[in-house]
Amino acid sequence: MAIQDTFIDPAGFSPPGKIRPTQWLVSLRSIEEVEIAAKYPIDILDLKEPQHGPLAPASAELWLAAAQSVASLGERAPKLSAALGEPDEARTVSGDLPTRFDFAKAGPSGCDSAAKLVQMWDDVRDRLPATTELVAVAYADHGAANSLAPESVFELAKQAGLGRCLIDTYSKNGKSTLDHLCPERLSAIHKLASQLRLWWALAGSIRIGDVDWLGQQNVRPDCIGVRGDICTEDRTSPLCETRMSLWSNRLAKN
Ligand SMILES: O=C[C@H](O)COP(=O)(O)O
Repeated sequence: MAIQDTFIDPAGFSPPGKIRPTQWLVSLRSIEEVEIAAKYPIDILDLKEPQHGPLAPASAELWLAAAQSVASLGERAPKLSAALGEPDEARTVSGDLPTRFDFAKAGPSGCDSAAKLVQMWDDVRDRLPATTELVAVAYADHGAANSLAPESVFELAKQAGLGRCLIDTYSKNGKSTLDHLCPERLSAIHKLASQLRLWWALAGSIRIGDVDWLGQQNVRPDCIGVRGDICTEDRTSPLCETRMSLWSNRLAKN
């Protein structure tokens, strides 16, 4: 899958017409997993605790250990991201995030109006380290989360000065983002992100076989986020290195 439009890249905006590969985000829950993941060409290591919810935070101790581990990799260090939980928890824990983290994301559940969502983003941004970029999260099953539809989240993110959005699922019940959002809608969201010059990531029970299908549907996210599909069983089970190699080979072809 090649990105041929003009998008933001991690360092800023790509020049028009530049083709670049889809980035790969992997969610991790322990320092052992961070060390395994460091062997693969992962763009973003995302710390979260899958047992406690879709975007539950890892412990502050793990944040610190991951920051130290990634710093030791020098120039080949991937970016670091942290899930902060849903709004109340995100407001509480965001002040503890080490400055080494490039990105943080807060779940929007319960933010059923533009005012509530923007207020939550403002509160969290006020507490995060100045160098950590807040990523707007939209849930594909937003009705279950009592939050706004992805299109509204993307528009509001742009207005609020956020440059990145991630779509995930609130319910981790086997239904993927692709079950909740039809191809036409995902393609329209891709176009919207392009028009707004937003970097966007697609997550939510995405399987490796979905990568080809997405390209065929003209859905070309800047980044694909995975957890369940690189585990031995469900998303709370250990990492499966065979599956990580499959993903890494598949994304290398993009
Ligand atoms: O941010 C990405 C998520 O952790 C994806 O998790 P999942 O593939 O298990 O839905």
